Amino acid sequence: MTQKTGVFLINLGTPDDTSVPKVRRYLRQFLSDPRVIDINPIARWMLLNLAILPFRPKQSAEAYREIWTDEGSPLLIFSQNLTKAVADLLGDDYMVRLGMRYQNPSMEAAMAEFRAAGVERIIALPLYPQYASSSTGSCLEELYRIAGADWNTPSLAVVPPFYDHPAFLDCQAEIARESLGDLDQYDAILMSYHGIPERHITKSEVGNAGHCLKSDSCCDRFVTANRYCYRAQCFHVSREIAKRLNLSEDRYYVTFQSRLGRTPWIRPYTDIVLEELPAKGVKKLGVLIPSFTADCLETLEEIEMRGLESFVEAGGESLKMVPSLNDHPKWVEAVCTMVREQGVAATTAMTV
Ligand SMILES: C=CC1=C(C)c2cc3[nH]c(cc4nc(cc5[nH]c(cc1n2)c(C)c5CCC(=O)O)C(CCC(=O)O)=C4C)c(C)c3C=C
Ligand SMILES: [Fe+2]
Ligand SMILES: [Fe+2]
Repeated sequence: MTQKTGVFLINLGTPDDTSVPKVRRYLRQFLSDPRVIDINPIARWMLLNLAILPFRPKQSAEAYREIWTDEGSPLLIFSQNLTKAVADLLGDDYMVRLGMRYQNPSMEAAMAEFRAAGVERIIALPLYPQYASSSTGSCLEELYRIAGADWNTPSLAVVPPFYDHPAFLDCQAEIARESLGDLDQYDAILMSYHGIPERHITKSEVGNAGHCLKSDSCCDRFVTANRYCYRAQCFHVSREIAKRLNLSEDRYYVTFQSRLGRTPWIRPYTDIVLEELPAKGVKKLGVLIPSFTADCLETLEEIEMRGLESFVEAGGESLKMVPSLNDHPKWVEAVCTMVREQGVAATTAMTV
């Protein structure tokens, strides 16, 4: 009997519903992760229980209600649709499952299904283009923990962050072209990425070379020290998308959104730039968000609703947001390509 290969798509996760208790449960699990709030455990417990959880769940639940659909959270629905489409395209040799790092469907449940089906080789694909310890790192830590606890430990192959994979970059550019139409009708294009604290960038530096965030140009090209640098990977994606869209450097901006707390996060900040652009003559803006593979709270509410509002208040006229990759057929194909490549690499590694 031929064994199926497991394909494990992993995403961040979302609350089960928009009630304050469910949003609180989600935020508690998410923000208790030491890779997300990387301070000493006692300080994290105090921050979470005294400053964040008494207030934020109510505010976040209201935001979630703005984007929730009849079927549920957009992040979950798009991730489930992608999983189904990838399963259809890969065919019977593969068993494809979705697992969320926080809440449901949990990574544990998906791994239990692989176990029950006797799947002994799993290709995991964290659905984040760029590496951050708080996203990819956290998913992989959880994956290795679950797999390592099995009596019959499965073989794992991992698709690495795909910020430089042509299938991902071509797909981003094509969806942008489809959605924005003629780029000449925009005064500028903004590429906004989820931010992370600056400290996370310096902690990711390879070999303590004193490179990261030490100069304005530290993220402009790759050297050994910044191989894991989330910000450098975001700039790389932006340059590659711009190349594919024939956008010159003076026609696009790269910014970072969704910051939390008072410590410095990587700059420039999306909300500040959105308020500054109209004064620079940018009235019609196209926006891409290439750190998310599925639309979610941070694209639909933070950018398409609140971002538009503050841009217009500052004198802007229109903001057109490009949808995330979601379950676009080109993205489904790209995911299958990356999975197949990793499968071949893993098989070769096992036979040498
Ligand atoms: C690109 C991937 C992501 C990274 C890196 C990331 C880091 C990060 N996030 C927070 C805090 C919050 N993020 C929240 C929502 C959220 N974050 C991502 C992705 C990344 N986060 C997604 C896809 C979503 C949306 C989830 C959805 O249900 O739609 C939230 C929750 C919402 C809110 O209350 O604002 C928080 C909080 C930190 C602190 C962090 C890195 C340190
Ligand atoms: Fe986040
Ligand atoms: Fe960097």
